[in-house]
Amino acid sequence: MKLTWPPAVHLPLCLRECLDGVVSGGSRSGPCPSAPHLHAPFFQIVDISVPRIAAWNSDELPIYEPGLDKVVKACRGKNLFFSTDLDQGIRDADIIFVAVNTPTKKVGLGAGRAADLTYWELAARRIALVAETPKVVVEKSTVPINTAEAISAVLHGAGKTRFDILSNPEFLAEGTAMTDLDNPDRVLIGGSMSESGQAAVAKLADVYAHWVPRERILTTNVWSSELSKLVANSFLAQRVSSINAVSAICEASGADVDEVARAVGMDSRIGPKFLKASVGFGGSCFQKDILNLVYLCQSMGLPDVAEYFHSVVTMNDRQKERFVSRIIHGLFNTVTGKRIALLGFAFKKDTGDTRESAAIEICRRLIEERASVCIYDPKVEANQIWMDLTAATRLDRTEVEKYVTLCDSAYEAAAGAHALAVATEWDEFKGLDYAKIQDGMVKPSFLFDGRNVLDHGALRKLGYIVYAIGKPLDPKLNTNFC
Ligand SMILES: NC(=O)C1=CN([C@@H]2O[C@H](COP(=O)(O)OP(=O)(O)OC[C@H]3O[C@@H](n4cnc5c(N)ncnc54)[C@H](O)[C@@H]3O)[C@@H](O)[C@H]2O)C=CC1
Ligand SMILES: O=C(O)[C@H]1O[C@H](OP(=O)(O)OP(=O)(O)OC[C@H]2O[C@@H](n3ccc(=O)[nH]c3=O)[C@H](O)[C@@H]2O)[C@H](O)[C@@H](O)[C@@H]1O
Repeated sequence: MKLTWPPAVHLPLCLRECLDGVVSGGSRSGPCPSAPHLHAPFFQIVDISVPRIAAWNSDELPIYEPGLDKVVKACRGKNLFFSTDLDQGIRDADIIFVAVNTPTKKVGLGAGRAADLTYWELAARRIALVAETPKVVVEKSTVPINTAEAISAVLHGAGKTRFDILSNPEFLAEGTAMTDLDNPDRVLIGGSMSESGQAAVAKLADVYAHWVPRERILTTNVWSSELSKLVANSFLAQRVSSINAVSAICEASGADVDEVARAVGMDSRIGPKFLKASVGFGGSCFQKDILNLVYLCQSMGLPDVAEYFHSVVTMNDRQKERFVSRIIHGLFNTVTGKRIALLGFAFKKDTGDTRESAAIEICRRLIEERASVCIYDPKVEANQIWMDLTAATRLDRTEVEKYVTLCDSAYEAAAGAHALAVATEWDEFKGLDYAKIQDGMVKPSFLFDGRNVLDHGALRKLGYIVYAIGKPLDPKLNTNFC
């Protein structure tokens, strides 16, 4: 069997199959190109992006994800292939995973909220044009409810064969993608109740059953599956916004957010995960998917439900602004000309992804205040940072460079700084020599821990004035702001 079209980050789903060397239960196993005598499943990743495919075929993979490198190297050229030949990939496949990007619409109807399904429709039209034999087409991208129906209309309207459309949302998180895929809480498959729809559901379930226990493979109707993905991300983001809202109460009251999270999370009905207060959630999906849900609610005449979910994004925006305000007011109400070392730029640790990273907004605000920002991140590419900051500030690169310097280490970023600000919880920040760093800083030296990952007591003993999210305020910190 040949599976086509998962995007970069979903790749391990298929790879796991390759590693196990399992022949999946597909109706048409294909001969493996490198070993035609083997009727084993093989996986063709096809993408319109020539540079991305070139990177997948090189030693420098286009994304950083712990463990992914090893798996790609073990399987590439054996039963895993990367290509820009979309048509061949479509023709040969039994099951086609479509996992193209579905960003928030920038213009037109629903701009700023609705999902942009342009890439999905283009992919579907290509499949319809090229496919000559029946295909199972799997929605891997996160899409609004009813997308399967629309895609079915496109495929059957323009195509010359039968298509069964399934919803199979992806729940992995970046940074832990490999373990999430190895051991998912559940796999969700939504399909039509027709005979061929149910056969398609069974076919895909058989693929997963090679490594996922059957009781964790959940089948539903298509709409429930599509909606569940948006709801799951909204609930997760809601927990982060809830604990961040609590962090503001803690700072105003003297309570400690980590203590509160622990006490609350020990209630088995609430649970301990996703209760880490932070500078605000980022990533390509939380905000996009909530806004998508908000748009759906508005379109369905449910404005109060829309408003309820939208408050999760509003709270997240406020948390980022609150952090920046703490820096500005802490540094005696001005950061103009002051050097701030920003530790971390990725939206979370163990990824080089910066999409919607809180660091971008923090930098934008600091640039607005004419601070000098020195950024260090162990995995984010310099070009990515320049692209993010020029887009966020709407300044050209030369203007941004007046305020921003990119550094090769935390020590370089911190040299001569008035303040350190931790935006990403990279493990290496816990092991830095903060005494040495402080020696080279302007006094008093400030540290703003946007992730609560450092030992604040030890830092205070070294002489830092420390602000940490949702922790009792340092009496030496200027809090003179509304
Ligand atoms: N990144 C993640 O961790 C997760 C992403 N998702 C969902 O998966 C989808 C993809 O997300 P990412 O991989 O992050 O996006 P991405 O933007 O990194 O990758 C999408 C890929 O699709 C390719 N593409 C676009 N149009 C195409 C077409 N017509 N034919 C062939 N290839 C085409 C692009 O060149 C790009 O390489 C989104 O809907 C997202 O919400 C879901 C769960 C996790
Ligand atoms: O649809 C998606 O793209 C994915 O979105 C999230 O995964 P991801 O965005 O990769 O990473 P998360 O671990 O969820 O973190 C998201 C953001 O929330 C922040 N966060 C998370 C947890 C927490 O307790 N506190 C907190 O601030 C993280 O630092 C990060 O900025 C979901 O966790 C995945 O299940 C989902 O598949």
